Amino acid sequence: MKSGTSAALSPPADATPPVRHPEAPAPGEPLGAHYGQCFGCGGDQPHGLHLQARAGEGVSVTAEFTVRPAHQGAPGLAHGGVLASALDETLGSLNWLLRTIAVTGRLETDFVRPVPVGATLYLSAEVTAVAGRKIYCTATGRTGGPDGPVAVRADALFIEVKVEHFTENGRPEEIRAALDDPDQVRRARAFEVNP
Ligand SMILES: CCCCC/C=C\C/C=C\C/C=C\C/C=C\CCCC(=O)SCCNC(=O)CCNC(=O)[C@H](O)C(C)(C)COP(=O)(O)OP(=O)(O)OC[C@H]1O[C@@H](n2cnc3c(N)ncnc32)[C@H](O)[C@@H]1OP(=O)(O)O
Repeated sequence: MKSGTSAALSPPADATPPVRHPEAPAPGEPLGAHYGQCFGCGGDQPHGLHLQARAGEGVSVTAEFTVRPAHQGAPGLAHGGVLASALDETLGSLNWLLRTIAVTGRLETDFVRPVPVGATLYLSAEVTAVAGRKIYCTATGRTGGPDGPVAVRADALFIEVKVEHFTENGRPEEIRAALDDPDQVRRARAFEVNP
């Protein structure tokens, strides 16, 4: 069964096409990290994937992630959970283009081909539909180049949340540090609708 075939990932009849925010970064522009300590994209996170995403056309992004020895499951091969994280992070970066804060509610992943250590995964993702707080999106990861064979793919449902989702649920130490960091506050504002 292909990913995204479950009813939860089928947009309802009243879903609409996604709308690129007028102030979204231009196609080709790097999106940067949403949080320096993020496992997916953070530059200050030594154990992270250091995934770098760029805005695409419409509500789409591309990203690259190179598999390092720390990401192994089987000898010489990427761990599936790490690959799912790379897909999740790429899908999460679509929020920059909607300027909506949203978290993953559901992520369905197909592992199509093994991905060796040293390989670069060329990721691309797009939002397919929006229904209220629900954001439907899809992603692929290819090896060998942006047009190489698909190694992994995922479909996901992101749910829009308020900033309180983080401030009320995150560990107070990290929340305090984030609120005290002007750069972090600016990045969080970049997600707000009608700031
Ligand atoms: C200055 C300090 C600021 C700090 C913030 C800093 C930066 C902020 C910027 C960006 C950060 C944003 C995100 C992080 C980015 C990237 C990382 C990659 C993405 C992730 O890794 S993120 C982590 C993993 N993620 C979670 O940690 C979520 C845990 N979870 C929950 O927190 C709740 O579960 C929640 C909020 C998801 C929903 O809860 P809720 O109470 O708000 O809403 P509710 O349940 O009513 O759902 C509403 C409608 O969605 C449908 N729905 C919900 N869940 C569904 C599911 N699983 N399957 C199918 N449908 C589902 C319902 O069926 C209903 O549908 P309907 O409206 O039709 O009835």
